[in-house]
Amino acid sequence: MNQLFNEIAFVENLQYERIIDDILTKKYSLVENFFTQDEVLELRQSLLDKHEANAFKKAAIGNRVNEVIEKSIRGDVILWIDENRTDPLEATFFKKINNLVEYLNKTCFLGILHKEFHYALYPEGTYYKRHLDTFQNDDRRKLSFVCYLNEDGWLPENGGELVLYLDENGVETEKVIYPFPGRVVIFESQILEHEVKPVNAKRLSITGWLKTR
Ligand SMILES: O=C(O)CCC(=O)C(=O)O
Ligand SMILES: [Fe+2]
Repeated sequence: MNQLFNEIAFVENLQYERIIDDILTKKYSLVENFFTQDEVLELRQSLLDKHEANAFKKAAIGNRVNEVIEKSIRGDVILWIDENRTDPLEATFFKKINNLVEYLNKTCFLGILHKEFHYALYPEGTYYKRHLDTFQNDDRRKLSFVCYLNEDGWLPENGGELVLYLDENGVETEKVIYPFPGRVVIFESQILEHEVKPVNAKRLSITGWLKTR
C-alpha cells in the first residue's frame, strides 16, 4: 500500500494548479513570472543575435507542409527552435516547458506528446489578424503558449496587444493582453480566436504549441 502511494504521490505545484484552473474556467491563463528576469533577458538576447545573423524567415499561415506566406494576415518573422539542438539557454527553456507538460499529463490526462516552438519578431507596422491556431488538416495543437521577451517599460502606445476573443455566456468579449516581458499566456488552441494588434515597436516573443499524438 505504501509503495503504491509513493508511486502515485507527486508534489503539488500551485502555479501549475492555477494555470489548470484558469484554463478549465476561462480557456486561458496569464502568468506573470513563468520565466525569471534573467532568463527573459538572455532569451531576448538570443533572439536578437539570431535575428541579426539572418536566421529568421517570414512566418507562413498553414502548417509546415502546407504553408503560404500572406503578409496581409501576419507579418512576423520566425525561427523554429529544434529541441534536439538547443544551446544551454534554450535547454533551460525546454526544461520548464517539459515540467509543465509532465504535470499537465499527470493531472489532466491531456496526452501531450509533441511540442513545437519558435522565436517570433514582429517588425514595426506588422500584426497577426484574428485566427485560430489549428489547421484544417491538423488538429493536434491543444494548448498555445506565448512568452514575451520585450524590454522592460513596454508602452501601451507600442501596440502589439494580444486580444483573446472570449465567449461569456454567448456574448463575445475581448481580453486585451499587453506583451510585457516575462509574461506567459497559455490558451486553448482549438477554441480561442485571437489576434496581435499592429505593433509600433519591434515586438519579441517565443510562441509554441503543446500537441497530441
Ligand atoms: O504573439 C502573440 O501574442 C500571439 C501569436 C500568435 O497568435 C501565433 O503565432 O499564432
Ligand atoms: Fe495564434
